[in-house]
Amino acid sequence: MGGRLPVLDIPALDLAGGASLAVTGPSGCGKTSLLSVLSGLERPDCTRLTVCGTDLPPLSEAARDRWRRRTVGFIFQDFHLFPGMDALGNVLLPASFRAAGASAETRRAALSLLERVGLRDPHQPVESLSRGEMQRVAVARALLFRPPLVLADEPTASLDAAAAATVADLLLELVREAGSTLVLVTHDMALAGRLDSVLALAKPVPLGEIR
Ligand SMILES: Nc1ncnc2c1ncn2[C@@H]1O[C@H](COP(=O)(O)OP(=O)(O)OP(=O)(O)O)[C@@H](O)[C@H]1O
Repeated sequence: MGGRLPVLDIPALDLAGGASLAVTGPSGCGKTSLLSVLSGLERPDCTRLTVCGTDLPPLSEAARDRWRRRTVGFIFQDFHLFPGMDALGNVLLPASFRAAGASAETRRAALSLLERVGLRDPHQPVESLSRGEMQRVAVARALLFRPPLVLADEPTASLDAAAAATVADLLLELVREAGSTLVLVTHDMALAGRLDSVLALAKPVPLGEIR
């Protein structure tokens, strides 16, 4: 468009349901943009993008939002937890976007996930959690409805080595148990190597710089 470089130029990408893909590459190469496209937050400039059986480009923004709530669990580098709520309240947040709210069964699932990720007190305010605990709450929240697709944007990057290892183990275990497809952005090559495949993105090179 107008001679500008595309943020992403991926000729084709096929990922089987239940598979895991690590996305790596230098800063600015489009890793986060790829997650935005896969989650339907950004509408890509391509004719076909089928994610979990749905062709996203023809959908309106509202339809993509509904699809995302049913389909995608997100984990961010900086947790995106809501202060002023406890750990359980944060895990139950995705339920508040559903018409029926949180059923007793959903509440039980949330409590069981929190136990699984090692949170001793589900009523602890999230502000008082360690960073590793915050990310474990975020992992539990992303998996609450066993979404078909989990997108994780550098989920271990802001953690110390021990917390990062715990979060990575829990995330991979819970994703496997849920049968979710996982797309995970990371600079950690050891973590990338634990996934089924790796997509290494490069920064687009302006035409004037190609010799
Ligand atoms: N909404 C937007 N409009 C215009 N340009 C954008 C938009 N979002 C991202 N970009 C540009 O696209 C490029 C890729 O950004 P992106 O955030 O996807 O990179 P990244 O690989 O995730 O980087 P980092 O590792 O630093 O987080 C950057 O040059 C960025 O400035």
